[in-house]
Amino acid sequence: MLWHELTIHTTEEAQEMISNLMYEAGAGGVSIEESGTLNKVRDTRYGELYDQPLNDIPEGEAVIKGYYSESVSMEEVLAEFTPRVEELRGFGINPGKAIISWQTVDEDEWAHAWKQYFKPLRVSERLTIKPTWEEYTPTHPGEAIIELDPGMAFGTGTHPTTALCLRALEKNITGGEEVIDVGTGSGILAVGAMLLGAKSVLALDLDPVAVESARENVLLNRLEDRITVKESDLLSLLGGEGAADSAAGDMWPSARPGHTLSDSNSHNEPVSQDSLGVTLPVKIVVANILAEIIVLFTDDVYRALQPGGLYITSGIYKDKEGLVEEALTKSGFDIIEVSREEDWVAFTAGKR
Ligand SMILES: C[S@@+](CC[C@H](N)C(=O)[O-])C[C@H]1O[C@@H](n2cnc3c(N)ncnc32)[C@H](O)[C@@H]1O
Repeated sequence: MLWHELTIHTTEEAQEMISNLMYEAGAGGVSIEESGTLNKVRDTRYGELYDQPLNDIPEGEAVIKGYYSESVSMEEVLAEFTPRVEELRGFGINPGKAIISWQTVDEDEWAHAWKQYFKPLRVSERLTIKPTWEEYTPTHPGEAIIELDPGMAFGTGTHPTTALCLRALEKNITGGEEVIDVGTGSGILAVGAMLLGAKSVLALDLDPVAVESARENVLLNRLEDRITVKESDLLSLLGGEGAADSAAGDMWPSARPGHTLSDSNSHNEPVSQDSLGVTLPVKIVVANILAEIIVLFTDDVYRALQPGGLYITSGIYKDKEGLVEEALTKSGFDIIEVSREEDWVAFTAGKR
C-alpha cells in the first residue's frame, strides 16, 4: 500500500500544535522525532555501546511526519496545512524554519525503516535489549538479554518510560513474583520481569496488533509457559465488584480515545480467570500507559494487588506527575519512589 508522507522540520515547542494540524488536514497517523530521541538512555547511564548518533536533529528542533492515504490530494492538504503553520507565529508559537516537503512511500518499506536505528541497548544493570536482527554477545556477568522484534507495537526499550519501568522492575523483583503487565505493547516489560526472576506474568493490551507482537516476543524468548498474553484491560479481568462499579464502568471506555482496536474485550465483560497464568491478587502490577489513562484505573490496580504489593507505573509526562500522585494516594497507595528521565516520570507505589 502507498502513503503520502508529509514532513516538516520545526521546533519542539510547536510539535504538538503541528501534529494536530496534520491530523486536522486528514493524516491517518503522525510521527514525531526529536533531537537524539533514540540514543539518550544509552548515552546518559551506561556508556557508549554505539557511538553513532541516531539522528542529527539539532537540540530544540523536531521532525514531524504525517501520513495520508494515497487517495488524498496532497495539493489540497498543503493548501490547508501550510498557512496554518505560519499562523502559529501569530499565537506566539515559533514553528522555526518550518521546511515542508512530501513524498510517496511504500508501507512495507516504511514499516521496516526504523529498524536501522534500533541497536542492542543496555537499559539497566542487568537487562540488555537485543533486536532479533542484530548480533550481540553479552559483555558482563549476569546480563540477561531481551530478544525483541516490536513490529508495529510500542515498546523497543528506547523510550524513557519503558526504561524507567524496567529499572523499577529490576529493583523490586527478588524472585518468584506473579506480575500483571497492563498495556504490554511489544511485551517488553513482561519478558523483562521474567528474566529478572518473576514466576509468571499476565500481559494485557487492548490493541490486537500489540497482542500479536507480544505473543511473538514471548515465543522468541521461549517464555510461552510463563507469560500469558490477553487482549483485555484490567477491569474486564477483575470482573465482579469493579465491573459492576458504575463509576469505573462509565469512565473506562473514554480511557481509550482514538484507539484503533477491535475492542473484542474492552466492554468490561469479565475474562475467565482459569487461564491467566497468575493467581489474583498478585505481587506486582506494572503499567506504562499515558497519565490520563493511568488515573482511571488506580482503584482496579489496588484491588489486583496483595497487601504489600507494588504498582510500578510510567507513561507520565512531567506536567502530569501531580495528577497521578493524587490518584495513587486517593486509591490508598503509599508512594515509595519517583524516578525521572528526560521529561518522563515513573512511580513505584505500595499497597498497605
Ligand atoms: C506506551 S505503550 C507501553 C508498551 C510497553 N509496555 C512499554 O513499556 O514499552 C502503552 C500500551 O498500552 C495499551 N493500552 C492503552 N490503554 C489500555 C488499557 N486501558 N488497558 C490495556 N492496555 C491499554 C496500548 O495499546 C499500548 O500498547
